[in-house]
Amino acid sequence: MPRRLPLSLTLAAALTLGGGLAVSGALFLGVSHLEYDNMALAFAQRSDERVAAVRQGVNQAVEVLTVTNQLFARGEPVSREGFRDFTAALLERHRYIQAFNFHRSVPGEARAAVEAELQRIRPGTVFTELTPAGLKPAPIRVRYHIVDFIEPMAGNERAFGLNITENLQVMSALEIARGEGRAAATDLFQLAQDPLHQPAFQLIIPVLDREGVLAGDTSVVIRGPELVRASLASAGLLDSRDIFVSVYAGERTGAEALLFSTGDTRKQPESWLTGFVASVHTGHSVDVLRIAGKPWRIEVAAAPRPFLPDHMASSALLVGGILMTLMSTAFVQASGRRARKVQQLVRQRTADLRRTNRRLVEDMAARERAERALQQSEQRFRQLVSMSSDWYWEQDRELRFTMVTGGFTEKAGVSVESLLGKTRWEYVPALLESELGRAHLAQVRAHEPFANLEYQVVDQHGDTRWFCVHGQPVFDDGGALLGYRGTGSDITARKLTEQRVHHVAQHDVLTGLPNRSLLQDRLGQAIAHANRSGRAIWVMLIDLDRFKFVNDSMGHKAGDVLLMTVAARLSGSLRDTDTVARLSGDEFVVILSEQHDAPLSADIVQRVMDSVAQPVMLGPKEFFVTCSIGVAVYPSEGTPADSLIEHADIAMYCAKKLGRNNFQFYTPVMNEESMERVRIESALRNALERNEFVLHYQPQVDLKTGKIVGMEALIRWQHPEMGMVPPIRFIGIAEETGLIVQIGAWVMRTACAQNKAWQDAGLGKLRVAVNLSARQFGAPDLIAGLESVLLDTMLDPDCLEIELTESLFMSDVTPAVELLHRMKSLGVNLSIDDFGTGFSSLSYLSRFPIDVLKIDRSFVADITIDANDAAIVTSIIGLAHNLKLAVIAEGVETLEQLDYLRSHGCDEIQGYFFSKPLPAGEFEAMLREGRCLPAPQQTEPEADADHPRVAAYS
Ligand SMILES: Nc1nc2c(ncn2[C@@H]2O[C@@H]3COP(=O)(O)O[C@H]4[C@@H](O)[C@H](n5cnc6c(=O)[nH]c(N)nc65)O[C@@H]4COP(=O)(O)O[C@H]3[C@H]2O)c(=O)[nH]1
Repeated sequence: MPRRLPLSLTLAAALTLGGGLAVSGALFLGVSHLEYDNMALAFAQRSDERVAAVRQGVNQAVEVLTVTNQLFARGEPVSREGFRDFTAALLERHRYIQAFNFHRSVPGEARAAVEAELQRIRPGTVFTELTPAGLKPAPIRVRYHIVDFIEPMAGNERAFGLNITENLQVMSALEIARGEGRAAATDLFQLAQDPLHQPAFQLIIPVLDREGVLAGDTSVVIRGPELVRASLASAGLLDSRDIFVSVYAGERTGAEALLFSTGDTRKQPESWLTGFVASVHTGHSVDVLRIAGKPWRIEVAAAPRPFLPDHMASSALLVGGILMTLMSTAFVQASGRRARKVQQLVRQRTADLRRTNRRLVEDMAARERAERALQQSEQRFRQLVSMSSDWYWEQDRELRFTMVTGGFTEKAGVSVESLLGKTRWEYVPALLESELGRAHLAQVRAHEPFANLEYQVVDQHGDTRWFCVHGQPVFDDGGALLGYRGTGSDITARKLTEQRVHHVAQHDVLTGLPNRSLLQDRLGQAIAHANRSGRAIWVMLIDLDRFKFVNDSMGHKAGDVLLMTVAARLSGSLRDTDTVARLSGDEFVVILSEQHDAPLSADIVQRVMDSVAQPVMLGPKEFFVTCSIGVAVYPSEGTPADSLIEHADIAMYCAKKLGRNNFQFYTPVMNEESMERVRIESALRNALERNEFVLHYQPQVDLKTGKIVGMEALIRWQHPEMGMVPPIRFIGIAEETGLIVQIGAWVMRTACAQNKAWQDAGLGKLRVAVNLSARQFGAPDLIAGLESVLLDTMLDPDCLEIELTESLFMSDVTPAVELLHRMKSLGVNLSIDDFGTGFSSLSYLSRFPIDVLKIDRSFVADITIDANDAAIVTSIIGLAHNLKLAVIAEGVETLEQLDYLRSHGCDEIQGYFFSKPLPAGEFEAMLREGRCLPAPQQTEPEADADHPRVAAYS
């Protein structure tokens, strides 16, 4: 970590700054030094020039004096005019010369002569001397040294004749000049005649005569400042403003010695400021010249000038260096900062990395734990999946299988390879043909979960299987679908069970035909199809004739065989597209749909009837079964779709009424009959209370005596609106509704009471026969009711005959036998009604306590024209008698029938031939009338002595 300095300067930046400044400063100093050297050199040159110029000026003055001296030193007389001319040119050239002098050495004795001579030149001239009090005539001296020649005279008149022997400066200089043989200078003096009072000096060169005796001297009086000025000016050095020159007469400075100065040349003490910024004297030189033996101090000083012009290079270097330094410092600082930031960032990142690393380590550990847990979970899952009946699958985002595990091949019978890479509907194309499959497709396209999707597949053995699958969509963190995964199971077994259950629920267990529930579905479909196609459908309701008889007489198993046989025949006689259903009991329904190539016709119905009418082997016996068929057509007027079966039932009912083995198409009229049936049913419920029933009695006549021996009580219903309703119209309904039990009880009680009344009235000990319906026979209080009636009416039980049909006791023999014995124990007679119409085992006749067989009128009807019927009747009579039973034939309408029966040993007859059923009053009247059969025309057969009733007849 770099050290930090104040102001946030990095060490590198500080070093850069310090180093840069130091280098810049060093360079600056070095270059400055060079600059100073240059300046000093330049200054020295310029100083030397000025010193040389002064020296040159002085030398010229000396030279002028020397020339002038030589004028006198030749020893030849010098005229004053010649001197004037000679000096005039020089004065003109050297204007700093105040005067040219010739000092003549004059012995004291020659004073007067010389004065006289001088006075000629200038009157009044005497020898003078300069005293503190001014110019005075010279006192008497041994020798005088006077100004003899002086040019120019003008302005210098007072010096003319001046004695200078007392002027020590001049005399001293003269001595030096004489001693050194060259010009000598005096010290400075104040020039009296100069109005400016400039300092001046004299140059003196002695003039010796031929003998070498001092004859005098020549001198020039020089105005010092002007000499210097003229010297510098002639060298062109006077106008320089940047350099000052001061000339002192003497070695020392001071105002009294100052001859000339162009400016202050005194050296100032230097400071860094003056030195670097505004140097006052960047150059200063002092030269001491020997001017005619006298020292002159010449100081040259450069004028103060700004620092920069002379130090451009160093300054530029300094500024550049500083700038470079600053820039470098800034760069280094910036780099340092950046480096710091980078370092900070690196530290931060490093710390982050460490944290991340720690987290990673923790995550790794957690992940390892999670992975272990996951592996364990997966292991458990795999074990679970392998143990369960399910398999696990995954699909990609294209919904193609990427994985199927869990023993799929073993469980599903389908190889995994055949599934991978395919979508579900690619594998099972039929899926999209179903509503469920399309719904599933919509679900997965909407990325929704799905469950319990069931579909069929064909496994690798070609068997059909059922799968049930559940699926969940899988999304990534961004919510994009990654695919699906889920489970599946083989539900074939369940499906088969369901199908079986469904089949059972919709099919008749016995025949395998559709039951009422499925029939409704099929009918709905057929109606929908008819509505769409405009083609008709027929609904046939098929009811087996006399099935009840078969069932009752031959047992349920025979009945079942019959039903199965009929079912197979019905199915076999129709197309596969037609529906055959078992509605209930012996009722079947057929739905025929018209095809475009096969219009429906009555031939189909006839074909169905014919197929049913084939003989059936029931055990060892062959049985002929017929059926009655009602047909309802859709569409047809008056037949709404939901009434088809009902209308077919009505039509079947009509067919039944028409004599069975028949078919009828429904017509609205039939419906009216059906409606009437409904009316009857509702009215029947109140008939007893309203006392609307009456009994008619049909006499039963003994064929031997021709006398009435009994009567059958036959119920009549006197309805206030419908009028007299025959039993054929309501007994069946009363049986169906159970009302027959109450009605039968009323009949029993009324018939017994009536019989007792007639007996009490002396009309004979008649026997009254009362029909007992199957419902009554099965009623729990049957015996008690009979006892109660007999007790209440006090009728002799022997005078009561109970008519039973074969079907009552043929179905379940044991309880029937017991019940019959209990009835018989009451003392009543038991008769089997409609004997011969059923198909029961005759063996029961020996086991049952039966008294009478009643031959059904259907056999009697054709007894004289149909040999079969006649044979049956004869057989029944023979059978009865063999079993010691009496036999009575009903429905005897003609004398021929009567005769036949009588001739074949029938005991009694009942029928219109003798009398129709009569109201009680009419019957009583007939009794009272004593009406009998006409006498027999042939020999009667012998009576059976073993049977009392038969014996009695005989
Ligand atoms: N063609 C023709 N018919 C003849 C002749 N002689 C008698 N009959 C009719 O034959 C039926 C005899 O009664 P069933 O066979 O027991 O048949 C009866 C019986 O099964 C039932 N029935 C009548 N009354 C009762 C009743 O009180 N209780 C029960 N359970 N059934 C009854 O109604 C059926 C019909 O009774 P009915 O209409 O009264 O009809 C009676 C009677 O009028 C004849 O010479 N020719």
